[in-house]
Amino acid sequence: MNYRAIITDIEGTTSRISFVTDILFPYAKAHLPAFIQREQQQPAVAAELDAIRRLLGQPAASTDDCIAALLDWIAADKKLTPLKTLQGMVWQHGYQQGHFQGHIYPDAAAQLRHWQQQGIQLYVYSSGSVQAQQLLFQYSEAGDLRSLFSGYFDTRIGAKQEIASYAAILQHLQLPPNQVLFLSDVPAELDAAAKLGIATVQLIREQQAPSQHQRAENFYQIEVQ
Ligand SMILES: CSCCC(=O)C(=O)COP(=O)(O)O
Ligand SMILES: [Mg+2]
Repeated sequence: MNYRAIITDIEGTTSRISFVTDILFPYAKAHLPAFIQREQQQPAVAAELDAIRRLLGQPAASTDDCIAALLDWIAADKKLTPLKTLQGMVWQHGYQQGHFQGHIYPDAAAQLRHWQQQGIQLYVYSSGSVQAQQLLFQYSEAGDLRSLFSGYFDTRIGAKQEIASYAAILQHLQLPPNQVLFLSDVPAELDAAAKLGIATVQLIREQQAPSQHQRAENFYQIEVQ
């Protein structure tokens, strides 16, 4: 149980689900349409609009069609890379203007600091884009926590319920699976990691349904040594 690396999920694990569902998602819903209309010629935004057209199977979809698809996907909490990428761009403004701060449970902030001091490498794996992850930790209620992390993974490496995503992360980490611990509140994500031999702990912060994975109500209950 001497882990060399810990990978953590965000929503429901380091951070309250309602911060994402009640603050971030409504902010994106309110601001994405105008952001896309304004910035659609910007190469980074244009590339995501093309990715949306590919996902829709509609190469000629208008900007309005793409916006309508994005709003549907927000409502359905789809973890699609173009949506997540564009949400991250919009949230940047919200954080920078002080409209909100990233929620992090105090136990998560304290233990992540402690584990880093113990020499454990810390990584984030979230469906939110890497930009969104970095913003949440930069503008967190506990201050700028970005220096805690050695790396960030998002849906570009694969979906969180796919075994192949964890294989690709292990490849990046260059570590055997039994030296890596993955923290998440979602059993299907933990199942995928565990199939490769990665150690798992399920966070039961709120109403999450328990699974066969080892469980913790907060980060203080997680044993790493
Ligand atoms: C990175 S903050 C935004 C969270 C988000 O968009 C999301 O979909 C949460 O997914 P997670 O994999 O962290 O549960
Ligand atoms: Mg989660």
